[in-house]
Amino acid sequence: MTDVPEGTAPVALACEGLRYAFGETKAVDDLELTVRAGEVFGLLGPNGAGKTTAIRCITTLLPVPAGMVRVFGHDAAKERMAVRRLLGYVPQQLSADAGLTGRENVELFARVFDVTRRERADRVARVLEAVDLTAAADRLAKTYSGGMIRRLELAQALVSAPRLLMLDEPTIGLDPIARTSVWEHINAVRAATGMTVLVTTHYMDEADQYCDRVALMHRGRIHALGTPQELRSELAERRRGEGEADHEPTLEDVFRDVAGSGLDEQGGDFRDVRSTRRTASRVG
Ligand SMILES: Nc1ncnc2c1ncn2[C@@H]1O[C@H](COP(=O)(O)OP(=O)(O)OP(=O)(O)O)[C@@H](O)[C@H]1O
Repeated sequence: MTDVPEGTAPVALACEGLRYAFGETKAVDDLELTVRAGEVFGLLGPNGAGKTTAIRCITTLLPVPAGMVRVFGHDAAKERMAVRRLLGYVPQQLSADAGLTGRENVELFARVFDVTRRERADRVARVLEAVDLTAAADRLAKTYSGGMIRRLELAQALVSAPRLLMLDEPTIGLDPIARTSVWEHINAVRAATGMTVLVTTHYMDEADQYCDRVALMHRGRIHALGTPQELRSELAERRRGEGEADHEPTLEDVFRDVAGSGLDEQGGDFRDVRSTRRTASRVG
């Protein structure tokens, strides 16, 4: 968790009135979001809420058809290369090549991101060290466990020294020990570099434990925003007002309160399920 005082840190990411539609489907619908420099920010929401689409707009992989996205003041629609240089992105889908060693995978990203030849070997070695893969660096990635692959992908994203790291479900399909390990490495790098982290996850316990603030997204919009503690306290207070103070609400209760009882039926389609299963099976 960061100690950045509220309101004093510069803005790392601002989305104003961001919209993105796939035909009739409004995937992102008037999204308003501000992430402060140095914080770990969790974007939560049910399947199909629009999280990945928003991330793709922010990373410039999708255009910004309406509204505004700024990364450290740079406009994602007009200054795409400047924005890309500030970002590290670990997508849901596999981004490591099974037929290359861990080191070769990271070197490839270093070349793509124009890390100079002089700096490259040192930078690659440092990020491999930061994710605890030095001993395994010269083994083929196909011999790695699911948790090691995720850490390798983290190293790939870190090699360009991003100021904003975007992680789309970084711990999906991992066992609890591997999940904790991925988070510990994210936090250690964050503490050492001061980078900002935007993460999506379906694991409410992780969001509660590791995110400074979270936004609950539903049907393309933000419906609740605050520290996990604030969101839990607000729901507890409301429940007490309604005479339902049976237990202290968890972040999952807040999530259900926002997304409603139809959580499992609404949002998400074949594409969502396929992508989740594919990701889970390759890391499981
Ligand atoms: N390429 C696409 N073509 C058509 N519809 C899409 C496409 N990508 C996303 N959608 C739709 O846009 C909506 C938002 O999807 P998105 O993947 O952004 O949600 P998400 O919150 O990331 O979900 P998940 O948690 O399952 O990853 C969904 O209704 C989805 O079906």
